[in-house]
Amino acid sequence: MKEKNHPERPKPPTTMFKSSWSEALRGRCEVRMAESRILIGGKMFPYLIEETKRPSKPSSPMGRSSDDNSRNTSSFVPVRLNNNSSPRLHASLGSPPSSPPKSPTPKKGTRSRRDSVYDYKSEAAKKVEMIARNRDERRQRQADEKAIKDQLMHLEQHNPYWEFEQMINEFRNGLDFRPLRENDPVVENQITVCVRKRPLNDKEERRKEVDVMTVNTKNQLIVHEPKQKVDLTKYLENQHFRFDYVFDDTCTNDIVYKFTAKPLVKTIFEGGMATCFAYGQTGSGKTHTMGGEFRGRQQNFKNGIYGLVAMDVFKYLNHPKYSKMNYIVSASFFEIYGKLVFDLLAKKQRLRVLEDGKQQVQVVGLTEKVVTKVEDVLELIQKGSLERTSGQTSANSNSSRSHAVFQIILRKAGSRHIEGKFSLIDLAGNERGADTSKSNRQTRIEGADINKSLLALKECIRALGRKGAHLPFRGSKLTQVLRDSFIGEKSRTCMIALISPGNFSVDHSLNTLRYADRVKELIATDSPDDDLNDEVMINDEDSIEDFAEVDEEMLKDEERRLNVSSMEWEVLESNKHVIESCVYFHRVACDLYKASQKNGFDKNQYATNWKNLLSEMIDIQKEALMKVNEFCNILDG
Ligand SMILES: Nc1ncnc2c1ncn2[C@@H]1O[C@H](COP(=O)(O)OP(=O)(O)OP(=O)(O)O)[C@@H](O)[C@H]1O
Repeated sequence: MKEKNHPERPKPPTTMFKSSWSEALRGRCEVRMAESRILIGGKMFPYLIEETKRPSKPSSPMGRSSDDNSRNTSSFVPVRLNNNSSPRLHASLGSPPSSPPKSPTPKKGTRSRRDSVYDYKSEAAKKVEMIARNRDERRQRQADEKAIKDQLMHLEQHNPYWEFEQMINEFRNGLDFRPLRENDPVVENQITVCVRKRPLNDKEERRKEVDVMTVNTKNQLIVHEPKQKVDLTKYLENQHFRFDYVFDDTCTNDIVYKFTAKPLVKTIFEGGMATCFAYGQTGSGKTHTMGGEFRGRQQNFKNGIYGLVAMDVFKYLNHPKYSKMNYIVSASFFEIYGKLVFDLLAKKQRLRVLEDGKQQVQVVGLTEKVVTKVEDVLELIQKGSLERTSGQTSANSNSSRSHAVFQIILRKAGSRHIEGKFSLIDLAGNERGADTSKSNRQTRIEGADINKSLLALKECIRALGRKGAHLPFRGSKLTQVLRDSFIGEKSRTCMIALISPGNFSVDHSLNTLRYADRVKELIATDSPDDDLNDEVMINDEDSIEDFAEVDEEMLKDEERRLNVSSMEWEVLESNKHVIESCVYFHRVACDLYKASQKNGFDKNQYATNWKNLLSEMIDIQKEALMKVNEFCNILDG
């Protein structure tokens, strides 16, 4: 029987089909084939009908006895004919039966073989249909599962973090989003702590990083920390933070400014000091926020907080209430790198910081340029910014290891007394502060200096919030030069914590948020003390000669205090970490134990996981013990 002689058989759909067919043609078996179509679920399915002489007493492939087929001498075993031809077909094609079956010749007047197939359908064919249907469904299911698996593998190749992304999307679907709107009211705080999340950048997009920060309301942020259990199950640890404002990745510099530094401008016209810090990891958007948006390598200084403050200062100056006050505005721009201070408006000339007996601090020789219009300020910002970044490569950025301080100072004409001062600080990358245990000596020293200055800064803001608390300004050059910003009832501070949204940065972002949270937490819980300390007022008649390098003993004392407070913080953090990990360890240990109670559990995997879990527990506890020992030593003096 040749393929072309068979009028009803459709064209073979695939090569596989062809090869099965050609094998049959080669006469490797004597199986007589006929093709029929069986209607299943309203569809026509091509079947090969294998016509064989039944042996005396075998059971049929459907488990029926040959007696059931007694109406016919031959039985028709439908075999699905498609590119996935069943093993049965291959088996029957491959192994010829011992006695070749005879072809039934339809007699005149008798029903055709085709008719007999449909007749037969009454019982056997129904079962066959059912089996075929089940098999089709099973195959469809398998094909669907494979398609999903292929799709997931494809996804995994293109996005290794797709599972986390999916979990985060699901989480977000259940949230009610009410982000900050431009017209929301601005709350006037003495200390404002807010967070800004920038969009994923090109590099993060290329690495297929997942955005793990959700800003759901104007003051709330959720960090989805990707985690993996010992048994490799992925899960998210969702941590909630609350601040005065949280700016999502769609917020512009103008909006950030409106809620952060703008309300502080009037402070300097009312005899107070205003300070605005940008705090965060390298690349999180500190310079973008403070200096202005980047267009390629060009920075638009007009829309950074420095420039926006300058514009508002001049608006205030022109206001009838202040225009008659004869204010002179000047600006300075300097950089603090470790214990060194450099003038960014005088070719990075090194400057000395001196303190007099009344704790007044002076940066000797700092350039202070008088400005009469916004353009003058923008020019100075540009000059200082270029000076700061010149000679740097992006891979080895000094700017991320130094603090930049831009100040706008208000004096009355003819007087040296400072009426008000707005300090805007682009802080060093906070991850540099954590860099104290690795790298070379220089990096370690830099890291320790940054760490110390950030801790001192936190303590000083805390002191400002507590009124009358000891001000540990000598703890770092940064807090030393900003001393007058942390004193006085009228002083106001704003901290903008910047975070990168990607999963690679989650540890650094959490550090940033915890630091900011701590500043806010202290403000929220510490009740203000009404007994204000008698602050030392800046005496503009003091001359430079009265200033001297700070006494070594005083510095040591300050350093010790700072060490205690920094160590206390670390110990408390490690305590928190041990609590959190105990919860986690308990859960995983229970899971492991439960799994071990099941039959046939994998002993090797169990042993490895249990060992890893115990080592992890021990490491965390050892570290906590080390910290608390160190703390005890410091406390013992
Ligand atoms: N909100 C934002 N929207 C769009 N792009 C941003 C945003 N914030 C930062 N960027 C971009 O991210 C990159 C890094 O930002 P930026 O230089 O401000 O970081 P940084 O925290 O100042 O880093 P460093 O500490 O190294 O100076 C820049 O290319 C900047 O344009």
